[in-house]
Amino acid sequence: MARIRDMWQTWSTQRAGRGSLAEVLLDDFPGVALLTDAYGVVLRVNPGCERYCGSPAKALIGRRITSLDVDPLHGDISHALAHCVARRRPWQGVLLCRRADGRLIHQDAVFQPLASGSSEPLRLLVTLHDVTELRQRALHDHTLLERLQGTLSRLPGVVFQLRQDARGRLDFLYFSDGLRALAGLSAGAVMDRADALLERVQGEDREALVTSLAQSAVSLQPWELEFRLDTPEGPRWLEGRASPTRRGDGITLWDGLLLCITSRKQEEQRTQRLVSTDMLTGVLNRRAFFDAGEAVRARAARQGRSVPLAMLDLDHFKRINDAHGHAVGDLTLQAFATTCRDCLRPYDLLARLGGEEFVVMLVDTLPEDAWSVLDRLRAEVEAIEIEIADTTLRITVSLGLAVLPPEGSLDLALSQADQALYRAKHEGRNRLAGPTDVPGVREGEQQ
Ligand SMILES: Nc1nc2c(ncn2[C@@H]2O[C@H](COP(=O)(O)OP(=O)(O)OP(=O)(O)O)[C@@H](O)[C@H]2O)c(=O)[nH]1
Repeated sequence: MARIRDMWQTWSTQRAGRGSLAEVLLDDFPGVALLTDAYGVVLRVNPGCERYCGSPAKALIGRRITSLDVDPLHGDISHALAHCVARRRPWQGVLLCRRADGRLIHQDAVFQPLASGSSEPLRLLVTLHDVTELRQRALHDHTLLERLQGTLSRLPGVVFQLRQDARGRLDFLYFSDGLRALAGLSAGAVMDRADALLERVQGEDREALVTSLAQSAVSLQPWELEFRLDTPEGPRWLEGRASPTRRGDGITLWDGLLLCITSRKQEEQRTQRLVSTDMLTGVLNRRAFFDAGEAVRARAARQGRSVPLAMLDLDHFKRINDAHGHAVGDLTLQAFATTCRDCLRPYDLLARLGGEEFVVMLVDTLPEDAWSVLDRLRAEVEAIEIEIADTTLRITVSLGLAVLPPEGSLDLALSQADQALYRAKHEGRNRLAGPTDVPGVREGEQQ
């Protein structure tokens, strides 16, 4: 308490003879400060004011402060004065002023009415801070930012920043324009809740997305993924690429780009279909069968399951060609393939290995069930009627069944199926022959 009293005494002694509190504040103020009456006539200025105005203090005393304004009559200083006098409340704003040397500067200004008794006249303490340079820099930054935003909005994709906190929670900090056009979602909605976007990523792709981001966060390797997103306009393929950085506080940030690659994907899929499809019948071709068949074999091997497969060969097909011409032969092959396809489940493999020879791989089917599936197929083929000119053409097929065991090879199983097919042909055609030594698979009675 004694210490505060000492300080007060020291300050009062120093202040003594230096005028009112406002005047002392004015002198001590490190920037530009002026004291005016209620009409804006300058009563006193501080030393900083001379530097700012470029003219001696005495040149300002007695002049109206509005003379500093580029528009002395109707400029902001007039408004500030009127505001302070009418409302007895401070005014703050940026003024455009002219220095004595003619240079224009922007001033961050505060007009503070000084509390006075009813007998004392109103005075205003005006403090000014030159913000010309700051403003120029801000304008420059603003121009740069606008240019950058223009460039970002013209990019063929959406730029984003994604953050993962130390507990693994994801949130988007930034999206450039175009997210709505790309994903049918507003940037605001996704920045509020990252799940709004993640929930739209299709099933298995979502798992891949979460896993790949987690791997990128651990390894700090770039993140890259192609994934499908449900949008109001239907599913779209997006490609995401981003570079991760780790901050000191454990937060991982990705700066990246999302691109729509739907048309590229469709083109790829079309090309893939072309190279994997038999042009005449639309079923898989030989190469695609071996690729897909190998994948089915590997999956079944992991699950310890056997896969039944069969070779199919149209009976006496040469006769059709010879009797009715190659075009009718082609038509017959197409009708046969369509019937087979309709008889099988969508995920069973059906391929044309060449000529009138086909192969079927029954995915997720027990060997003991294969016989009835294939014999039904045989019967459906027998029921095909192909109308040509004034005749109705009928066909039959012979089938050779084999079972690919979990550790077996696809080639070996195919050659066993081929041998069974040979037997079916020799035993009279329009029949199914199969192994006699595999438990659960018995040659059944046919026809
Ligand atoms: N129309 C048509 N015929 C084809 C095509 N590919 C192969 N062929 C014909 O299919 C016939 C197959 O004849 P073969 O191998 O003797 O067999 P098959 O006449 O069916 O006799 P089996 O198999 O013993 O019942 C040949 O005449 C080939 O020219 C094709 O894409 N279109």
